[in-house]
Amino acid sequence: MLCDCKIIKGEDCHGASVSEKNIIKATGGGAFKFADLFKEKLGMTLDKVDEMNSLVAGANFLLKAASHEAYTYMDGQKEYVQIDQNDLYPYLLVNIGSGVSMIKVDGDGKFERVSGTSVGGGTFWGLGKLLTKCKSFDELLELSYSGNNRVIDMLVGDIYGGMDYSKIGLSSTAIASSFGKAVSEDKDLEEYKPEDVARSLLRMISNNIGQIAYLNALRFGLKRIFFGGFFIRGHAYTMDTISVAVNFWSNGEAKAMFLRHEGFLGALGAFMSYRKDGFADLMAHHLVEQVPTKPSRNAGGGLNNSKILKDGNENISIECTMQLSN
Ligand SMILES: Nc1ncnc2c1ncn2[C@@H]1O[C@H](COP(=O)(O)OP(=O)(O)O)[C@@H](O)[C@H]1O
Ligand SMILES: CC(C)(COP(=O)(O)O)[C@@H](O)C(=O)NCCC(=O)O
Repeated sequence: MLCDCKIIKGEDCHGASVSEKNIIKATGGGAFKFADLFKEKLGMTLDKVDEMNSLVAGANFLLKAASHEAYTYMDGQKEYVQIDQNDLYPYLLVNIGSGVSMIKVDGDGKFERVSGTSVGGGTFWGLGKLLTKCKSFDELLELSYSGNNRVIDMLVGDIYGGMDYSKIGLSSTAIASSFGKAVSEDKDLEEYKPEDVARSLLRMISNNIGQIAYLNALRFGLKRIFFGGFFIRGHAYTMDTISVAVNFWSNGEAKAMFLRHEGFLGALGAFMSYRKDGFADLMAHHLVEQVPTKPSRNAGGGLNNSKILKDGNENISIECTMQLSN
């Protein structure tokens, strides 16, 4: 993941030498992998910033500076959660990129990567590409919209003759085994609709991430779980599945929260690291925010000290401009 900002040490654009101009902050594996390529092809030096540090710095900044950053998503309803800055920590940050990192955040620069899973966004895209022949991630995601996972997933009802297994809290419609129906059905891949395959895959991966995230929150007594990373992309079905998983495993005690700028945490955090390099004047210069039109109401359950704003307007925007002053 690369930060697209440019820094000129202590001088304005016109005063800086070419070599100074061509240094950019970069984070993630790409900062290491492509460093030589950037140097060779573009004459640019990548100043590497640790990925976990960047993710946490980006998330902390957004959660503190933008009042309409975090939201819950359930049954097609998006609700903004306004978080009291003094009651932000500790929280669990779940970053779903190619793989998944779960980070317990205790403050600015205070965090520990407590867990992770290799079953993440790359798994959805990789397996999806093989199974459906989709040519792009967006195509696969789009396809999953129209699919029905029950065609391939083995449900509790499929095992229990249409009945719930209520004694252990499982309804007949709960997934007992992702892709499990393919075991007993004498069908080739081509006989399944690609949209059903895409839907089962998305559900399997999102469910799994939601479950592992909740168990880690439980492990450390964390009441808030924020999900970020480019895998989510504000996709309704992904968020709904993660929310259902967190809700199911926590018996309704915890709620998954998503971030509006989910895919840019690392880049933002890397940008903010200029401050540590002696740019004391780097500041959030201005924050322009259009507030959703609907009134706020208090949240219940595990979201104490937070205010929820119902999102009545998908066009609301938060514009953060960071500026360097001389
Ligand atoms: N247009 C896209 N092309 C490829 N992957 C995408 C796209 N949109 C979302 N994704 C998802 O985002 C994941 C990568 O997320 P990202 O946060 O950028 O992680 P990484 O840091 O590993 O690059 C992919 O594995 C895929 O699931
Ligand atoms: C290695 C990574 C930190 C790289 O981050 P990414 O590019 O996937 O966003 C991530 O893929 C990850 O945490 N993988 C899971 C590894 C594991 O805990 O099993």
